Amino acid sequence: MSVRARPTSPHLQIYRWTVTMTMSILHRMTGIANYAGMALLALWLVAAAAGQETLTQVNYIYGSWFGQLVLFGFTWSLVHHMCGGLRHFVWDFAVMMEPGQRETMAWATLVASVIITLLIWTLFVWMA
Ligand code: HEM
Repeated sequence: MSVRARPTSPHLQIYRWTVTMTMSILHRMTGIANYAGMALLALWLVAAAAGQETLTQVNYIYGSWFGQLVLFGFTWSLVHHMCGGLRHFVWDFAVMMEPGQRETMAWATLVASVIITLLIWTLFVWMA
């Protein structure tokens, strides 16, 4: 019996990679990262409640270069996810969905998240 070649669906190697795809994936990834970041915040609050000695130890870890890197990433993750949330909020009004507009929104999310994160760290960490 001969086997006919069956039609295949387009997949990731066929689709042209777009910025909207990237933002969609990043939204889920930052959502997951936010869970981990919130655990760090909870740990810090527990340490503060436990007493000065525990808080000093946690502050030492969070204040190290690696801790600062993780906290900077967490800040960006939160901000990026929030910007993504606002993008979805705009879409709830059935606007900015046309080709071109979607890409503009995607780039705006990325650029705004970087600028807001740098602003937060400049004001509350580097200049504080
Ligand atoms: C620590 C805070 C947050 C956590 C842990 C979190 C976590 C998540 C996760 C894991 C997802 C992915 C769900 C999925 O793809 O199935 C998600 C989606 C979503 N989040 Fe958050 N999120 C947080 C804050 C926010 C904020 C502040 C906003 C709005 C400003 C927001 C708006 C959204 C929206 C609109 C979606 C759905 C996106 C879609 O339909 O594809 N989130 N969140």
